Amino acid sequence: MLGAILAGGRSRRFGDDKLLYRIGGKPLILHAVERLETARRIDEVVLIASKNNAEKLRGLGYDVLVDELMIGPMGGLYIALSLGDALVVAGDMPLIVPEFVDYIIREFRKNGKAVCVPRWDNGYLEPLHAAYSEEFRGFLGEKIKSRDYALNRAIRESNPCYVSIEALPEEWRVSFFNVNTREDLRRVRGIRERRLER
Ligand SMILES: Nc1nc2c(ncn2[C@@H]2O[C@H](COP(=O)(O)OP(=O)(O)OP(=O)(O)O)[C@@H](O)[C@H]2O)c(=O)[nH]1
Ligand SMILES: [Mg+2]
Repeated sequence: MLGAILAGGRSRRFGDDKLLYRIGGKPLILHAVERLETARRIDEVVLIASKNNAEKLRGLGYDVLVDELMIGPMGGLYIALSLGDALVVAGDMPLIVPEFVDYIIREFRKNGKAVCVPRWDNGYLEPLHAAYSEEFRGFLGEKIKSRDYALNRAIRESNPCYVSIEALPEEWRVSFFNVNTREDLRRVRGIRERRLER
């Protein structure tokens, strides 16, 4: 399955393009790329950039598509699905757990739904850590036309398969951790250092 990494955000909370900030000598987004590639069911990775950062991201050596919509994650997803079914994650997720990714893809294949998305017991969804079918793209196209950019609502309306997060290994939850602020970046550096010390 294709792994698509959304990388066209504005990094407003961070200040400037967070995806190129280094953790352990490596740009934040490369942590997401390399972890996603480690999943057995992912056979290639593509980055969904904005016009602003496409050239820099191409310099990392991966395929890049440009999202010109700039309407948020729904637009990035819409572009990604032009390549076919995709497991979609955010570029600011440096702790992705490959086994979890494989689990979601397995559930997606098994259930044959348009979307397979992790859900917390309180109903909260993790749409940037989910599997989507090419067919879902048509539905997104209608949503975009009517300027309804709420991805969670679109997913709920699509009769998705839900992956219950609390029923899965607790160690997998770090997979959702995403860097939004400079404080988050310091936190990941800390987590990595503690792991390396062990
Ligand atoms: N292609 C694409 N990616 C997006 C878009 N909006 C957000 N993303 C990506 O989706 C991921 C999660 O988004 P956020 O955590 O909100 O990141 P952000 O939008 O850069 O940051 P904030 O401006 O602080 O919200 C990040 O990897 C973003 O790069 C978009 O319009 N297009
Ligand atoms: Mg984020």
